Amino acid sequence: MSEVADEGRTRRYLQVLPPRRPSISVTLCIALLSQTSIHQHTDILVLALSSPSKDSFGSNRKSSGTGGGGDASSTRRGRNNNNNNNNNNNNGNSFGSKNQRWFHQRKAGVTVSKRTKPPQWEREGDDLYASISKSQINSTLSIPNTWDEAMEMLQQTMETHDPSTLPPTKTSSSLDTLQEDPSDEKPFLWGGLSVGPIWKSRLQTAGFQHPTPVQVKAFDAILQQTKKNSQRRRQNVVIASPTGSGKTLAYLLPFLTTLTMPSQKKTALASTASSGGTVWIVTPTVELAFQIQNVVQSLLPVDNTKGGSNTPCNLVHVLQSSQSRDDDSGTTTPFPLLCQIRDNHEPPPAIIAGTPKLLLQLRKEIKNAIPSTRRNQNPFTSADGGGGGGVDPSIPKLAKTLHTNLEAVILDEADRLLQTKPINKNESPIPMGRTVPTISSAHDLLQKLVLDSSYRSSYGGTSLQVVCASATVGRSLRRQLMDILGEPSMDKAAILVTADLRTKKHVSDRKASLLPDNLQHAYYVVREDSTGSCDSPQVSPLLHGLEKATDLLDPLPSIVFPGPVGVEKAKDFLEQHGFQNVRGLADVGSSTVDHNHPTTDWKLTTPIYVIKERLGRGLDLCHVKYVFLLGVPSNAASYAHLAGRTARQHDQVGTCITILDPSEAPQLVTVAQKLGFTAKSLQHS
Ligand SMILES: Nc1ncnc2c1ncn2[C@@H]1O[C@H](COP(=O)(O)OP(=O)(O)OP(=O)(O)O)[C@@H](O)[C@H]1O
Repeated sequence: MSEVADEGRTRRYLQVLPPRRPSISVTLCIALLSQTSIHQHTDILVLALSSPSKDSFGSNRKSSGTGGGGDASSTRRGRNNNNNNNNNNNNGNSFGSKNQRWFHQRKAGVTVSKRTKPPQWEREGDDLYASISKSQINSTLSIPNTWDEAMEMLQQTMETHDPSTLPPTKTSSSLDTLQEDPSDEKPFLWGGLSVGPIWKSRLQTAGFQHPTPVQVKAFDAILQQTKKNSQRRRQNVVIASPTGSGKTLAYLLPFLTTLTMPSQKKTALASTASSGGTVWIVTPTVELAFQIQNVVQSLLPVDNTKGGSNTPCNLVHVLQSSQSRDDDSGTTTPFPLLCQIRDNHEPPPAIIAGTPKLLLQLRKEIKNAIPSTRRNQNPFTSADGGGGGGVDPSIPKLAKTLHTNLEAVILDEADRLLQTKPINKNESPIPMGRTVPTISSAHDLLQKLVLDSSYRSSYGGTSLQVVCASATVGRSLRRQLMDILGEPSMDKAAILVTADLRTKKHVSDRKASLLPDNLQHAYYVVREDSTGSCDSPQVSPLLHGLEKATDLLDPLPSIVFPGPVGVEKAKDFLEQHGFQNVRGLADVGSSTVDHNHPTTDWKLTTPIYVIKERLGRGLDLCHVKYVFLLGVPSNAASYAHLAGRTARQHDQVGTCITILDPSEAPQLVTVAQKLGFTAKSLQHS
């Protein structure tokens, strides 16, 4: 409740409706209105039933003439105070009222601060998700009927040096690490970042001599605090940077260094019980979660007392699916994930990583495990069982720790997790007043965690920090966050962090920042007669194209994304054609794989990973030099992520080779134009 001096008398305003909780807010509102003692002395300001944008302005315009309400007084304040300092009688609980005031002031001709325009690159980012259907293809590109026509089209459009589409000479690369920083001499600065001497030494021992530009930018942005509802909290951040530019460390490092700050009296190595479950990392695949765990593990000193480098990482727990399993007592547990964490970590891990579905399950287990006395006081209260009776007391204790400690959620590959789609300019992403037909699990998870955090906080707003990272970021991502977090604008939902050329004015600069500059592109067009005589006609010509393409290249570790062919068929084909080192996703994290094995022959030794496109996001196999795409990906964003599985070390070149049917030539040209790259042919026409 806030008190506002207004025209000589004190009015009390009840601000009861954080925008993200309409249903609960309505209940609360009705309860309050029914208490006449409050009603008589208080003007009830009902704010922001839905996301406050266009609609909330509209509804308040209607009510502005009724007097008494907050809207009318805010309009008065706007007129009386002919400057921008007129927000001080708002306690900040309502984003809606600020928006309304801004709108009315602007309408009344008062000079108000301009809304920041979203950057051009963020708006262009949406276009990368647009499906490359026939309607998207430039009308000058007709579908070729023959191999010769396709080759002619590709050579004319992809190999000629059109200065308007070619990237200019780069002044700096997003992949280059910052070097020769004089501040490096200071023992607590790692390339200018104040990580402290312990972390500086750990980073350098792990081979990270200097931070990459995006790591520098993200560090300060993630740690920076903003004031909201008179509470200080860390701001939400969206990191946009090309594949292989070091986003993983960019979002991890701020948390790692603060989790272990000596000033916070937390131990340097293991998380203390009080920091258990502070950060949740959401990844599209379990493999990616393990990869993140490995990055953290590589930064921690080897504990020789516990079996050397094989010691499990106590800072990060990766959730793995497990059925309700028998615990030590032989009974089935309804808390398999909590048991998994308890059994592997003491104290609880500060970071929990997993897929959205597993994290949703963990949240549910936490909810059910918190003892009923506590649950009676919190929103998790439900009629179903769980908690209390017959459960090992360590489980409710762990659940409570994880429930109260959660401070930040990181979404790696956020656009994929939230299933970002291009914005339809004619309608808002989630139409007002309508329920959303389907949302992704990550969207559901984030919504629920934001809601939980609102209930935990004393002032009703969420204190949860959200960090998103991806190589392809469009405006629709921040609009989704705006909706989930119930913020009134994209800038308030999250700030953008990028360290590359995408902020530049020239379109070719912006395009050049979408892919690493050490990534090369090539194509191989399959001939109509490319099916081998001994193969059955069901074998895709793309597979024959793949085999022929390897004949033209040095044998080097590769990833094949089989597209329409499918993983099993592609693997079978390669194995039947003598390739002896064909691997799958399960081999990615395998310690038995020798990454430095000499590759002298495609068929005998060269490792070839065949991986489904959906699972390829974020994979970091540094030794991979070729990416083979069977068929043209459905949109430019997919191409960028798949091609980006190579060229992940800034000093080493990688090549993405698209094997395509002649009829797909216009699609490849369209992708290349959107991403601003040129490609060369592996064949001679
Ligand atoms: N400061 C650094 N110095 C040297 N190498 C680094 C540094 N930071 C990250 N790397 C290395 O760069 C590679 C790519 O890093 P990372 O996987 O974080 O990229 P990414 O930006 O997340 O890529 P993607 O978008 O494909 O997920 C990794 O092998 C990592 O070890």
